Amino acid sequence: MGQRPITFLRQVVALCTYPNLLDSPSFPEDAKKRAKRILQGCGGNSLGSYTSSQGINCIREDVASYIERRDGGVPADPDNIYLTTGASDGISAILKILISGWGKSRTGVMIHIPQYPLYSAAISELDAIQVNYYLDEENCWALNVDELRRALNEARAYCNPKVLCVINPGNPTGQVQSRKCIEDVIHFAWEEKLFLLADEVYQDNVYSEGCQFHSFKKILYEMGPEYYNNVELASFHSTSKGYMGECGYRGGYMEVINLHPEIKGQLVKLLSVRLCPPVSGQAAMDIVVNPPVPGEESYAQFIKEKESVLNNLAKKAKLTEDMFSKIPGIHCNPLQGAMYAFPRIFIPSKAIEEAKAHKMAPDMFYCMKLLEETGICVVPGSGFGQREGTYHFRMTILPPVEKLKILLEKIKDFHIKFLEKYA
Ligand SMILES: Cc1ncc(COP(=O)(O)O)c(C=O)c1O
Repeated sequence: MGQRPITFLRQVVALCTYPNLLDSPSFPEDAKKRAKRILQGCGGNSLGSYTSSQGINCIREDVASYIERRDGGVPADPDNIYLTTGASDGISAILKILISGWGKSRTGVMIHIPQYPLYSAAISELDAIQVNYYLDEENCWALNVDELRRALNEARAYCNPKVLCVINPGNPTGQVQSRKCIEDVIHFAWEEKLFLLADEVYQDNVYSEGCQFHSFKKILYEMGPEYYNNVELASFHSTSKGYMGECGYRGGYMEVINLHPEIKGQLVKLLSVRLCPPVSGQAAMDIVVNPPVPGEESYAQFIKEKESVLNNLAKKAKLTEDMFSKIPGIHCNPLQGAMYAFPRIFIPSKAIEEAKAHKMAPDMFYCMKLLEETGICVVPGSGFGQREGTYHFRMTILPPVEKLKILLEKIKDFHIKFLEKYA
């Protein structure tokens, strides 16, 4: 997608990978200092050995300090931090630990619709029950506690709902939940004794003015001891998104709060089956949580690169939203965060009939036509789930601005012709 990697992150990983470079004058001293510390944390001064299953100690300490800074001083304990192979690995591991029972007592996992398919896939792989609750499209994909309660009450007839998952900022819908929404969700989880899974991999990707990322952990603490001593919470972060976009390193962490010590033991045992997360991914995670600070040699360049990526993403989010709002038969909520647009598309009944004749969901039919006629690949809303009778597609905003403009123009022309053809 043309995004340039963050120099400092690559420098530190390069130094860790090939420590002979520590003598090279081409690398800044602050990168060398980080690399030496990570290498010491590896024990054997090499990225090429296994680490403890929970991850390198000094990196878990850096993650805990990052969380404390992010959350305005709310304490974080390195012992509650687990480094993971991207966020995906942590999400699957926690779900594995939480799922049990048979028949009506089988664990139900609540996930919003539309959802990111990692959740439906993991739930299905673990033979758990997926309990859908719908985000409110008319209200910019907000979470609504009445809808959560409806879903929970209905699900109790056929399973044992124990887990509530929330992705914020959202994939595929790109919304940033308000503080009030998060408080309501935490209160609901506390009342109903649900284990909260907060997928916060897009925490740096907030673009709209008036929107702010609020971590579940911070709000949980601000709601008082009754909540923070009782609500079980796992939250996830990753090197894959944000301004770094380093999804190939497979770095991530999870922080788990209020997990019973015996279950914690089981979690470590489960994680030890995969030995340890990639050590280069752990090093990359360290740079995300421990970047250059004012006064350090690399600070100015780091901030310049970080802001350039984030400002560009904000520009592309606005461009995409503006363009979709001008196309007849397309409605797109504001792109407040994350990396996607999820516009609603009107599909004429003639096209729906033709899709049925081809045994395809109507939005799949639409996306296949778009692919065939323009070469543009977007994902049909049916892949994420959507309210019956509504159709969407998901498109990423990652391409460079000029390319994105061309893609959006092509989608516009295609859509208008599609409406005319099936009118
Ligand atoms: C909401 C969400 N959670 C988790 C992931 C997985 O990220 P990772 O690369 O850290 O495994 C993604 C990837 O797109 C995502 O969008």
